[in-house]
Amino acid sequence: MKITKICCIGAGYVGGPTMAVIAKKNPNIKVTIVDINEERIVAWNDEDLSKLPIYEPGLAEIVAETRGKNLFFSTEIDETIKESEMIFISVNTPTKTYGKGKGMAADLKYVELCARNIAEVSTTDKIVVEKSTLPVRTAQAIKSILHNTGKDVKFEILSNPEFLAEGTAIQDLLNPDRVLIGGESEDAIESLASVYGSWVPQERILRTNVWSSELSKLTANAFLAQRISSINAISELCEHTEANVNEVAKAIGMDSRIGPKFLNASIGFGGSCFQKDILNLVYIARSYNLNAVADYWEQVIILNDHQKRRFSDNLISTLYNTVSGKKIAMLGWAFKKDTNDTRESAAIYVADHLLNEQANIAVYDPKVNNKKVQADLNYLNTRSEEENNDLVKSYSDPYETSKDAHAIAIMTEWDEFKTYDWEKIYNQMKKPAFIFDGRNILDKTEMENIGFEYSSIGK
Ligand SMILES: NC(=O)c1ccc[n+]([C@@H]2O[C@H](COP(=O)([O-])OP(=O)(O)OC[C@H]3O[C@@H](n4cnc5c(N)ncnc54)[C@H](O)[C@@H]3O)[C@@H](O)[C@H]2O)c1
Ligand SMILES: O=c1ccn([C@@H]2O[C@H](COP(=O)(O)OP(=O)(O)O[C@H]3O[C@H](CO)[C@@H](O)[C@H](O)[C@H]3O)[C@@H](O)[C@H]2O)c(=O)[nH]1
Repeated sequence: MKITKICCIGAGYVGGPTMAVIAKKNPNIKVTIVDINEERIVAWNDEDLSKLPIYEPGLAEIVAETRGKNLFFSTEIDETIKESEMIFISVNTPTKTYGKGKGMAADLKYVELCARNIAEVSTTDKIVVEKSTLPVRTAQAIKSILHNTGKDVKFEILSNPEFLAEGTAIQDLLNPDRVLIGGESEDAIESLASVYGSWVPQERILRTNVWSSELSKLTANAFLAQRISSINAISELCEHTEANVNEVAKAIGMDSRIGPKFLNASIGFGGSCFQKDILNLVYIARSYNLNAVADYWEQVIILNDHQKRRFSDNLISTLYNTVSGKKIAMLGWAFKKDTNDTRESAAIYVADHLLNEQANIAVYDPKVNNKKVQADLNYLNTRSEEENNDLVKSYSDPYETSKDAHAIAIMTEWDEFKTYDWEKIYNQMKKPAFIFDGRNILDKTEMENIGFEYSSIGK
């Protein structure tokens, strides 16, 4: 099928950047991103590009280049589905918070709604592409909904999981390690392959069956997260043995079978994907009674929770076993640098733990505002909104944030943190002035020479 019009349902962290790049590289295809969230669509259409709902380096430039030409953002979902030959489903698939599989399984209600919506309004044949991360065999459910419309419309379903990482989304999309397309119909697979073929070399476009494609996405995230939990486990051992986790990571990473990437010890991984996708994998394994498999992967999450907890425990015990009434300055709230996304950020859990000990928290993040910080804490339901509001303040200046603080906790590896005048920060803090570097981004000797009591991960 020749593709002239694409619809993407879901204008989020995946839909937005992915479709912007597809539009840039395929000027002859009209790409429309639709969403039920009107506020989000308004923000995507804002003249002022700093107001786009998602911050990603390089994204605003591509939106500026394509928006209004062949890239559109709209709330007209039915009309857009109707006119398009290819429809991407790129909606959220969070962990279920209710019913069977609560806390483990992926909640597929938004995906099902999309499938029903497509089934209801389509009057011509469509290729439906699963872009959201889905449990293996979801395509079966989508197929069943689409094929029972009683209409004379043919649907082909493809799985095309997205591997971009936030903060580097545009680079990842422009130069992907691979594009994965799972499907039954060769025609449909080649239609999608030709969209990517505008800029991705054919040998990097992998064709598989639908189930391998769906499962590969969960597996890739499980392997990536496992590396972080592995190095974080070693970081704790380093702290007891005078080994240095950076040196260990370098030494093992030079083994070409292990490789150097993704071995940064940290306060624990965050983000909307790793935890959700591993829990989902564990749930699927248990549903087939594969308990040894489920236990194996679950340990990645258990270790990650332990890493977040031991960071805040260490902070409290170092501050003479109490943070009650003390000002703790948190630098960074996003789950990693170069994004405004805070979903599952380790900072939220560390803050919550410190708040239970009655700390006063001051937050500075270059891309996250106070409204988001408060919403993240309120979502946990640990204490009242008023209490969170009283105990947690956000600042727009790092020096204000750290003024009179007893300790600084570095939660995100933003590059700008390395360039601060740390002597100035030291001078205005309470003494002894502590730094807990949860990202190992500062130089220990330099900090100690200034006078800080400096501790980091795995050293
Ligand atoms: N965030 C990432 O880095 C990333 C990377 C790869 C894959 N994924 C996967 O991609 C999917 C989307 O993730 P995201 O981070 O973009 O989520 P998101 O929450 O940022 O965006 C999803 C959007 O879908 C919209 N939506 C939900 N139901 C809808 C409906 N019925 N009709 C129209 N719009 C609807 C929501 O309003 C929201 O704006 C998830 O399955 C996720 O696991 C995410
Ligand atoms: O060595 C490392 C690497 C990462 N992290 C942390 O791990 C989390 C996830 O980071 P990253 O994977 O870079 O970002 P995500 O945007 O969550 O991307 C992951 O999740 C996406 C959603 O499924 C996938 O598409 C990507 O391939 C996969 O990398 C963040 O909190 C990082 O700070 C570490 O602690 N140490």
